Amino acid sequence: MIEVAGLRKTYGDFAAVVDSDFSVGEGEVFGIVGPNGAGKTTTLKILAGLVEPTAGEARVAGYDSTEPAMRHHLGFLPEESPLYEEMTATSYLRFFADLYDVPRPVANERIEDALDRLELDHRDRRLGDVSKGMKRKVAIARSLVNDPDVLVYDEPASGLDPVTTNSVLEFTRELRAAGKTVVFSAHNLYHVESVCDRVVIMNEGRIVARGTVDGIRERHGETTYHVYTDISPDLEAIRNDHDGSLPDATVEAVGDRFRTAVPTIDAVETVRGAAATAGGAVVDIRTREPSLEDVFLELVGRPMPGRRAGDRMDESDDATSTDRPEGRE
Ligand SMILES: Nc1ncnc2c1ncn2[C@@H]1O[C@H](COP(=O)(O)OP(=O)(O)OP(=O)(O)O)[C@@H](O)[C@H]1O
Repeated sequence: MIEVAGLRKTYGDFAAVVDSDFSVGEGEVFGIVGPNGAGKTTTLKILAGLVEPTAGEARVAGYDSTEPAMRHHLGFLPEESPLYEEMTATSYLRFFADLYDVPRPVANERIEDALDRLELDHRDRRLGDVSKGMKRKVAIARSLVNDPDVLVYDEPASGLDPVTTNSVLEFTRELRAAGKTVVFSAHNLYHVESVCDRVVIMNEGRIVARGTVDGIRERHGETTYHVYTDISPDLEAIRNDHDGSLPDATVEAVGDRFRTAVPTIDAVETVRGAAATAGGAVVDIRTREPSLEDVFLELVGRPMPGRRAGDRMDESDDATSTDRPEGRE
């Protein structure tokens, strides 16, 4: 449904998108993730026919994205979507349906259906007086008035509260169930994780990783082993014993135990030996899969927006959901 090949967009000397290639199949939800300035909006605007590529091509529903006929198949949600504040949600959406020459009865049904599915209240309130979340939902409903095959959404859930975010993400799943193709951008991998079939991670105009979220995590992240002991293993002594060859390991006190994080099974055994030598023992071993935050940090070289390096969403002082007992993977 979407084919992007050799896509490039430059502004003077500056390249906003560099040699981008990807394709999105019918009924697929595809995420474009990356930090500020990565080139997400530029890519989406090219798909929507609002920006002309400097090189390469983007095909949407069989049309080159620069062909006006493509727009009949496309619904676009811009990052900022100012609405006509004096109109109500219903009158605003009817107005757009008229622009697309959608017959009134069809438009009314479509609009009601979209607003129901988006759980939009206050349909007859002036848009200037409704919440940010409602405005975003009206803008999403607007993208559907022409019943497009392809939806291109720029940061659909950005700045929304968790309940509204969930409702928007759930709606995206419904669009897929209805056979629509959806491409959306997000700063935040957590937004795409639960919804997207595949994602690309962009950084400085380039795609730096692609695939399913799990696939990306497997390819670009590394498993860490957490070895819990009843004494603190002396890492310096271990390193000296092994010619300094023990890979990076850190020890942290966790309650009355000590957690040594190491990257390999061999290193787990080294820690086990060190604990035994010191008269202690290993009491638990857990594997910790890389979080998406880890992968993002690794690929992009900085934490996801709003997070600080070293913050962990998924790790507390003790075993966590991603911290799995050995042998149960
Ligand atoms: N019209 C323009 N003229 C010059 N530079 C531009 C133009 N549009 C975008 N850029 C630059 O291209 C780069 C990519 O911008 P883009 O908006 O595509 O990034 P983004 O990934 O969507 O970022 P954000 O998450 O902040 O929206 C940025 O450095 C931006 O300043």
